[in-house]
Amino acid sequence: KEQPKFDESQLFQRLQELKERIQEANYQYYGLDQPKLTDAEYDALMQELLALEKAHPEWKTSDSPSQRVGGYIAKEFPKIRHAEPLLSLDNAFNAGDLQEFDRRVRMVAPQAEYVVELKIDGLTVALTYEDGVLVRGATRGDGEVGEEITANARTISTIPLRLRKPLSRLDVRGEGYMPKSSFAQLNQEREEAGLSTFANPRNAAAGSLRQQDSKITAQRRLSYFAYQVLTPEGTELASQTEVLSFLQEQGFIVNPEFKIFSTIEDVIGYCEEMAEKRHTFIYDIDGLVIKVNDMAQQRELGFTAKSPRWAIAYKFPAEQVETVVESIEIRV
Ligand SMILES: NC(=O)c1cc2c(=O)c3cc(F)ccc3oc2nc1N
Repeated sequence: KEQPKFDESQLFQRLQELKERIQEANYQYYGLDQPKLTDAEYDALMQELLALEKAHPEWKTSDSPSQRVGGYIAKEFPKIRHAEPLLSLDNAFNAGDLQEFDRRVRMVAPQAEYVVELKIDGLTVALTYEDGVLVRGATRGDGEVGEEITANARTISTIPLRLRKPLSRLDVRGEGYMPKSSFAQLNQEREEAGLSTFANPRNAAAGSLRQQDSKITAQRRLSYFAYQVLTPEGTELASQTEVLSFLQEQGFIVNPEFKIFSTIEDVIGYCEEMAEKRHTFIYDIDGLVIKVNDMAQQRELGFTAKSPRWAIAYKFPAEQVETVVESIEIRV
């Protein structure tokens, strides 16, 4: 008896459903650490997706979860000019610096409140989406021109390949980083293979993201916290906290430790509290980023040539690492 032939549109429909379910499973698993599917269920969906794309290559799209596994070997990285320059943050090293920052802010925005975010010690990655699909990833470079690392960015499971809404254009900034566990595992593997080890997770993340072979990037278990958008079409966001909610709605992971304060004294208290807690996080942080929350006030404050006047990085004090000085025997 002739097998009933699934008609193409049913198969095509199934393909769309698989892509959505796998993308959602990725978000649950990698982003929220609350997997709803067992590994076996996840693998079955992925196998079905791969089989469907193999049978119908014309249905394979760049936002398909099957495209994450890498396999693109970049010759060298093309240079790419950012839509808007990626500026750097001024640094504050103590309470006095923060009070000075606050004084300058309140000359322009007397009622300012602050959002304080952890300063993830990774590297900035700028992402561009068109019609809701990831089309480009780039490193910061010199702030104006960065390296195009789209294939590598695709391998990071917490970078959505497709937004929840098909916005015609969205530019996102965030920090690519290597969690401490991935870093320890990578260095152990490299040591066993007689390779040089990375000094810290930041260097390991930079090396992994600027890796020519995206298959290797895919094995490095990198992750991404989004923290900024360039004004996306149609959704004027009024504050940094709204930006963070918007990013979460679109499927990005936002670092959950951010807090709002109305006085710099409270900000200073939080900075001191976090300096004590910094080793409890599963990723390296080298300080906090303090931002004026209200977008209109940010625009009033504007920028210097290289930095925003509405944000500052508080850098944790260098830690006194007890160096064991080898006992030196002096023979006289
Ligand atoms: N490493 C970080 O976790 C982090 C970094 C930056 C920036 O570098 C940064 C640079 C700007 F010009 C403006 C805002 C920023 O916000 C930021 N927010 C963060 N959470």
